[in-house]
Amino acid sequence: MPLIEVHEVSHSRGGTRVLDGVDLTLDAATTAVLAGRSGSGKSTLCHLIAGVMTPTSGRVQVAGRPAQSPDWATVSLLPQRLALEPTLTVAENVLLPAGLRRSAADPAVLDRLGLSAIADRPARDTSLGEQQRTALARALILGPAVAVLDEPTAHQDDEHVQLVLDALATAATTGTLVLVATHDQRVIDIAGQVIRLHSGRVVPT
Ligand SMILES: Nc1ncnc2c1ncn2[C@@H]1O[C@H](COP(=O)(O)OP(=O)(O)OP(=O)(O)O)[C@@H](O)[C@H]1O
Repeated sequence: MPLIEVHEVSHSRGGTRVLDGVDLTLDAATTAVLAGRSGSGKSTLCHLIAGVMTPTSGRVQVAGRPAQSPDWATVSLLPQRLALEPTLTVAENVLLPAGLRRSAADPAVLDRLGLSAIADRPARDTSLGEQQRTALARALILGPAVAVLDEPTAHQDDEHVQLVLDALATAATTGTLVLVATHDQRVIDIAGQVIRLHSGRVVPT
């Protein structure tokens, strides 16, 4: 059973077709990169796979179920705009998916992403890079089948890019399919698979 199955997906936003007949099947726990120019449709495809948007036409399935069934342990999302709860602490934000499911979670990811020292600080009182790593830790906390990460290195310096790359590699080796939308060559260099989008279409390789 494929972990991600995107079948003949087209999607329009504001009357403009931004994805056009996308087919994509990913079936291994690896790091897969979604690359392409700004505006090529990467974030839109991320949102469809994470189930927070429904395609205009076509079908998106994750782990054999419609992507729209919200289950953070099946598919999680690091959105570009992060969507943290600003008054909750860093640790509370990271552990939120576990709390909502009443399931146990291993907080080691806080340490792995350099967040331990600020774990008890409200998210609103942290830097943008720290907030992005908090949202990344939240996406990885349940060890989901699929983690969809939109530009996870966008606000990181070189040292923290390395922490992010290590966290992605750890997630992939522990059974998560990590799908990363990025322009960052350092992420592309560690990818097991690269999918290129151009004007809303997958470029044949
Ligand atoms: N709400 C919207 N209404 C109309 N058009 C939109 C809307 N949101 C996005 N678009 C358009 O959809 C296209 C794809 O956007 P998307 O954010 O998916 O691209 P992207 O590849 O992720 O870009 P970037 O690398 O800059 O984040 C762009 O042309 C964008 O202008």
